[in-house]
Amino acid sequence: MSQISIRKQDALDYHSKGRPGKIAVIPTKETETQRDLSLAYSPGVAEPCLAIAANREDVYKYTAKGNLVAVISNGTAVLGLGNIGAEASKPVMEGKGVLFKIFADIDVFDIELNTEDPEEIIRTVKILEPTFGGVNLEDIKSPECFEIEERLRKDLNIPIMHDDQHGTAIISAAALLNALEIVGKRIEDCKFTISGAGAAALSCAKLYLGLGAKVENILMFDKDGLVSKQRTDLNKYVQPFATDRNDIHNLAEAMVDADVFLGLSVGNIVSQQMIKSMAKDAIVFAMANPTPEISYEDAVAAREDIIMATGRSDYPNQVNNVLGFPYIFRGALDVRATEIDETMKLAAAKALAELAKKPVPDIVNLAYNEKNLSFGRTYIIPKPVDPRLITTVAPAVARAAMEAGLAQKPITDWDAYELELSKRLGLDNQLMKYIFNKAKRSPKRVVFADAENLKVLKSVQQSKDEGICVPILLGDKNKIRRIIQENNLDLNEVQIIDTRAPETIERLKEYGDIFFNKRKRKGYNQYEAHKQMQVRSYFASMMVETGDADCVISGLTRNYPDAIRPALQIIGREDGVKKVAGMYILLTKKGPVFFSDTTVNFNPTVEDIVEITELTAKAVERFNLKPRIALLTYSNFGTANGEDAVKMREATAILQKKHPEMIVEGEMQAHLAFDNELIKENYPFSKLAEEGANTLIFPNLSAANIAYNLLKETSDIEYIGPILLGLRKPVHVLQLGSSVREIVNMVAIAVVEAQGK
Ligand SMILES: NC(=O)C1=CN([C@@H]2O[C@H](COP(=O)(O)OP(=O)(O)OC[C@H]3O[C@@H](n4cnc5c(N)ncnc54)[C@H](OP(=O)(O)O)[C@@H]3O)[C@@H](O)[C@H]2O)C=CC1
Ligand SMILES: CC(=O)C(=O)O
Ligand SMILES: [Mg+2]
Repeated sequence: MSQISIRKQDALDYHSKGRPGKIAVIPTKETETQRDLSLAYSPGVAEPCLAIAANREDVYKYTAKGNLVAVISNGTAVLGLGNIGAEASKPVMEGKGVLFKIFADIDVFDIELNTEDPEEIIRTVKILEPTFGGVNLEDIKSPECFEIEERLRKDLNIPIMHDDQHGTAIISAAALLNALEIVGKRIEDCKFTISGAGAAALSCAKLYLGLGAKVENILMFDKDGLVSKQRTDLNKYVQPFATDRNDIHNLAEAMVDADVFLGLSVGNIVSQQMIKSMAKDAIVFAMANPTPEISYEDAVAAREDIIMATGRSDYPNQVNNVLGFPYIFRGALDVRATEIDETMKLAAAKALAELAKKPVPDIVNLAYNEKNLSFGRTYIIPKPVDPRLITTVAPAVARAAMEAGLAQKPITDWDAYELELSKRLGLDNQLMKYIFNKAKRSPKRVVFADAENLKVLKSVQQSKDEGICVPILLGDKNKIRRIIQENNLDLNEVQIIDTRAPETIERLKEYGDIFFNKRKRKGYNQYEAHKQMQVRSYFASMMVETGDADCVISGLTRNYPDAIRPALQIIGREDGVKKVAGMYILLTKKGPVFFSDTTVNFNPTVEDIVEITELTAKAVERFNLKPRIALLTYSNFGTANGEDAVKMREATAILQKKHPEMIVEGEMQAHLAFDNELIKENYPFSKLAEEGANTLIFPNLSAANIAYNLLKETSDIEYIGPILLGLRKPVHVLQLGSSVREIVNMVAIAVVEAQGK
């Protein structure tokens, strides 16, 4: 189980750093020239305006409407925090925008309305209809939310859904059906105790009735206690759930012998005793956010036969509407559905329930630090990071909309639709997800050679929070402790080693002896060898060499060749490797691109290029990717005969002969390497004709260094590196100016490498 502790200050900093908030608007068309601007705005913009005026449907053709959802709240029932106002709900609504985008590539404007008057909300949303392809109502309290949604559904011609009602009902129904299957109970026979009688609880209860639950088997509670026929304060939405039982006076009594507990109210209102009093194989969904009705730990400690779920991401069985809304809207928008009806919701629930029974992809196991997630008590519903959700749930919803006659733009080619959906997820951040997840699975001891630096210590904090490493800090203890304290870092438990302190003398002597043995005929006398060990980068490498640590992060430096000397002298190269090399990963929208050699060899020979390519290919494979390699220069397959052109041509020939299975091509220009259509047309024999390159080998250090620096400085592509290739054990030297995020990325890379050693 992965547990990430979130500190209050971290959450505040996350939202305030850089550009405040979590979202921005990005233009999707070119806007560079005077002509571009004349097209984007006046006079060119008049043309699509006139086209839409003549045919209103063309708004989908010429504007962003078809992929734009309004997330609308008035802040009256924000998570389980209650009525905290429109402004205070904005972080949640922006967050929802982020989830819509990353899970389903849907754009969102979040809209927070300063009113509690349903009529005002209804009128406002109605007049917003021209802007949006869909509307997600969020965190609007009951009972007002029911009428607002009902009226808008009737009046609007675009899909609308109050997610706290239906999203929650859909996800929890899927989880419930699976949980019941596991314990072998029929929904018709189950006794339900429900805490909460608001938007989420009522909608869930209604859907369960549709699935076969009996209303006489439901006991529901609101703030004032049991929802019973004796009460006169119940609104028309709650009344159908009022019980005529008069032997129940409180939640504790209602929990006795209940088969299912559903919590959609507030945190910490259920005791372990109550859980113990439930029927055999109790199903407990404590879904209040962020604090559940009973904590996961307390509930599972109360009894072994429980199936326990919460709305949180840090425990098994996250029953949260994030599993639904991105894909429900994706499917609805893609067929231009006029509404989201009951059949579409049921289709989503069924698709989710079925997906949980299928074998779980590795990336999901890795994300949760699990070896073998499989359908069962702690896995009743798919995980939100499951990349199959979009290709499973969205088509199911789209199909249901078509069958219900609600689709204005039916899908005809389902294979093409699935492909389009998986492309939407983007490839740029998948690699880092994979690397972090892999690192988390088996965290390694990372020694930070320059720990007296705030940026490094912040990276240590983040790496520790992510659970990717066990840090060891080298430096002056007092200085490090002071920085930790001044910056409120939670690193007091982390081991600090001061290479100059008396308590390190023994170890220095031991390391000095080893080093002297290695270098006594290579220019070091005994005194110098021992003295050298006080230098932290040497000490750090020796820790890894002796097995006292697994990898080194050192630097921040400009002089790379000097900085890797300790590693070369102490750890040395892998067997059979003559040259080490450095690689950068650029995380582009088309996927990761690997650059090599970017840091070590000034002017490699043909043999060096062959070796650099082999090392790079191995490194790319370690990230579970098939390297598709281009050897770059200014010439394409013999069009020029300068020194570099010939060098890269010869290296390609050697590599192709030596490794017939390797996808390696050259010599070629950089633009050609990415354009497989152009290759296919002009050089159909090439191994890159089917798919362009993802790994670029440069003819010399100047070219490589200039290329990645230009890209770094002129685009906002994230990069990772330099990753040192060819050493027996992982040592990485940071570049001057590396950010905290870049350092943390390097830590993850180092840990993954150490796992393979
Ligand atoms: N996991 C998930 O995906 C989701 C979780 N939720 C969670 O569900 C909860 C409710 O949300 P929502 O339905 O939108 O909000 P509402 O404001 O519509 O409903 C809240 C309900 O909880 C009741 N309640 C409050 N305090 C207590 C208490 N001490 N005992 C019993 N009932 C109580 C309220 O009673 P009264 O009617 O008397 O005021 C009301 O019926 C929140 O914690 C929210 O985070 C919501 C949606 C999705
Ligand atoms: C998840 C959600 O929508 C809520 O807690 O309100
Ligand atoms: Mg909500």
